[in-house]
Amino acid sequence: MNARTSGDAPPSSDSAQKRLRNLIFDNGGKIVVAPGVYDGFSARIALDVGFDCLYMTGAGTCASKLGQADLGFATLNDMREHAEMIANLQPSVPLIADADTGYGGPNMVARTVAAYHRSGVAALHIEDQIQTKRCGHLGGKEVVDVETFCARIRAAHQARERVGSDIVIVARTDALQTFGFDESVRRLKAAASSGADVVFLEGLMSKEEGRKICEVMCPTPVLLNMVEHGATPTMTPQEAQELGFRIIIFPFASIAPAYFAIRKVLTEFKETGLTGLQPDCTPKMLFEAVGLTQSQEIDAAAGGSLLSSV
Ligand SMILES: C[C@](O)(C(=O)O)[C@H](CC(=O)O)C(=O)O
Repeated sequence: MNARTSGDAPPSSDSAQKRLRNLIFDNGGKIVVAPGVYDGFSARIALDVGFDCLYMTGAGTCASKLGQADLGFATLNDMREHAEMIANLQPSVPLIADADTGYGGPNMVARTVAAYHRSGVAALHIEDQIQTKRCGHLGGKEVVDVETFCARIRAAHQARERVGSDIVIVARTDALQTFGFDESVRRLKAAASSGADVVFLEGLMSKEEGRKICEVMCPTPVLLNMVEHGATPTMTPQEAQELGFRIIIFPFASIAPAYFAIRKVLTEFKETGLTGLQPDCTPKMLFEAVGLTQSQEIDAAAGGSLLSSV
């Protein structure tokens, strides 16, 4: 188990926000790599593997928490609760969390930012889709006008100032599909002027477009959404860094392999009556993955004895 998941002193949520700011703005141009996690289990595994930033996918949250597709089912409460649990498993590791449209008008966006801040989230992204949003890599998307988008971002920025937070505000536009590159740039520039720290062009379609968006938005950092087999060609973090990106998220890095692994075993189980799980897959091994040792240490330190042998 990675030492960082076994109980080192958790700094305040502010320090995760500051750490992320340092990683983005003051790390010699090295790209921040964040694997997508969709629940506590996948987050624990990503922490144990040693990532220094995580991404909470909204699509994965909809799928795992609600059993629904990424079509705007998740409310602020669904998302905030999920983000709080993930962000606090290892508070020193910053969590970038999806915040969809901000869940309403300026007051709701402000509430979202304050709630994410209090929950220990280090960064959130807010987009310009209509409330009944969908995954950015599906067809038929609709976006609000640029003024409404800017009001969302301004409300986010002002809320951050009001609560004294360092949370990183990422402005995402989904306008590329319908309105093209120039309109997307106009929106992201307006969002940056309205207080966004980072911008995100959803569904970009070529590496050239990637290079161009980083150039035209410079010095504002740009995030790359690396949805494999979606609209965007697959890139490694190194390639993305060379194009000028400062953050790369891989939303499906955990949920896609989980889908195939679970389906394979359940199919075998249905056919044979046996799961075929490997012998080292004991209950204890699984609980170790979600902090068994740490819980034993906490219990023992408090004078408990019930967990000394499990
Ligand atoms: C990044 C994203 O918002 C997410 O929820 O992870 C999704 C991913 C997806 O559904 O393909 C998005 O790109 O809209």
